[in-house]
Amino acid sequence: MLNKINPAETSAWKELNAHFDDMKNAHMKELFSEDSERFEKFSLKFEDILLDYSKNRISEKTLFLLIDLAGETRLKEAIEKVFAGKKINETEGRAVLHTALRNSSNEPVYVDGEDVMPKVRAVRSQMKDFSDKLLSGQWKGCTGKQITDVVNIGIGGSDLGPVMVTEALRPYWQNITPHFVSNVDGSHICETLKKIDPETTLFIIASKTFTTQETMTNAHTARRWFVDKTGSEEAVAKHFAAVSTNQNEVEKFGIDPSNMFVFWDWVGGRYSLWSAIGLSIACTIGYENFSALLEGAEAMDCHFKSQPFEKNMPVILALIGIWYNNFFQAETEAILPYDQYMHRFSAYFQQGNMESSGKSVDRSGNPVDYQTGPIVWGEPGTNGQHAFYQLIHQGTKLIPCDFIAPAQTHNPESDHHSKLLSNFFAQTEALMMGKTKEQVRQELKDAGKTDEQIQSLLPFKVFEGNKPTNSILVKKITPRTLGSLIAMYEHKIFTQGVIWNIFSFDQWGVELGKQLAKSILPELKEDEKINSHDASTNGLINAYKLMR
Ligand SMILES: O=P(O)(O)OC[C@H]1O[C@@](O)(CO)[C@@H](O)[C@@H]1O
Repeated sequence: MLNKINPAETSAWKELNAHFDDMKNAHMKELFSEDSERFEKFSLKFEDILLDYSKNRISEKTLFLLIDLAGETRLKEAIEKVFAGKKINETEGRAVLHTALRNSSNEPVYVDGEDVMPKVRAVRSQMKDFSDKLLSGQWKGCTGKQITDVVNIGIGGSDLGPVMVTEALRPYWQNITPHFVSNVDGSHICETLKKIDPETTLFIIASKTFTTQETMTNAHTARRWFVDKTGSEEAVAKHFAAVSTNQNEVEKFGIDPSNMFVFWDWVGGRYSLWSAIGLSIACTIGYENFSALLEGAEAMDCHFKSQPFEKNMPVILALIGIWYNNFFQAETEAILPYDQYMHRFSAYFQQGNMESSGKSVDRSGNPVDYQTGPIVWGEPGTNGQHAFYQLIHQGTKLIPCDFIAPAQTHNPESDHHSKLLSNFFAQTEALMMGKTKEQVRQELKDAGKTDEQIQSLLPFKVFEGNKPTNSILVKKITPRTLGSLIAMYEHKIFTQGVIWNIFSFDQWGVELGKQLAKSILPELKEDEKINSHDASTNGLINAYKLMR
């Protein structure tokens, strides 16, 4: 469905290779001194979000060639196809329509000739009705008490999105406390069950397939715990809901069909928080705020569809990422939110990026001969400054960083916010400007160091600078702005996948480990030594048997 164009064979790519030789030694300090309009030229505004991409190792020619690359790899056509519901997820034969989940227009969206919007709207109203009843106290548990806690049991895209959004929007929590259980390590569910009262807890089993080993194991543990505590099988209907595409497995688990929220196979797991997978979000912040999250994402969808590439935030971020990944050979990218509430934002986009772009075969089935998805990582600022910024400033790796910060805090009584922002601004300046030998020498002299001391210390205190960053300044992290930010990064991932000529919406790479785990599980229960694997795996399993 999508064109199968090898990006490395485009003329833009070849020109970018030549252009890289001109740019690789250019220092951003010079680029800024040569052009007093650099900030104005290399920044974009979208509603309450400002993207400053001027602290990058790019010139106007760089951008011109990158935009050419987007043109030659038919990005515009790909954008039209994905929004039109074409089955661009070819290896699974599916459309990719998480955008339909936030479509508030009356425009139809067709999948296999059927307008899916009536079903999308029906689930939205089911979610609204359910979350309203829970938050108003109208929904009572088996002993007539109001629900005070919701436990979402899910993993991957059925966990990371709800966790990230409920944490980022903590100031919007109402009278229900969310808990998230994902790991099959029994400690995760056990520690959660210690915190909750079965009579006032609702469990949401969130799983697109409803077959994921971790989720089903935890779901059965929660169900057993609940029935043991309440002595009532019937009460399950009041305390368990399910979110899935797999109605049969939900009914087999014993969840009341009226407490089942469906979504569809054209919603990828790592793009599903906008669907009923977001039920735990709606139950925590209220449906009105969940709806604002959808609206923010939809606004970014319209921006992505309509803006020319040079004014298109997701496209600009995607192209700059390709410039470092494929021409500077940077292997990782950091997302650094200067906002404690956003502490799970980077983790969320680890799955988004690495499960979408961690591919080494192109859309024609041939091994790629260029780099695809980067490793994405990050922690909130300012904590990262005390953990890994040393390497970003003075290490041997080039690590492009996205700095994100809200101008307004939700906690105005704390003047910590201005200190947080001063670091947000200072770090990108320091990374770009660095510190020269002359500056270091003068500083050490002013500190009374002898010439000999200066000479010995100097090499260790110089900062070469020229470390690229994007600065994303948001007026305030609200449901709307968060929705736009998430959609912006989703479309960045889509854009990069189109240009890298890979399939971004399947995830065959997660299957092998699961298959092997299934074959090893029964071996762990036997006492005798095993020799059915390689020497290392045999050795480890047999050693485990002696240790347990
Ligand atoms: O929602 P589910 O079907 O339980 O899948 C959970 C996660 O497992 C995967 O690794 C796919 O198997 C992720 O893509 C997905 O988000």
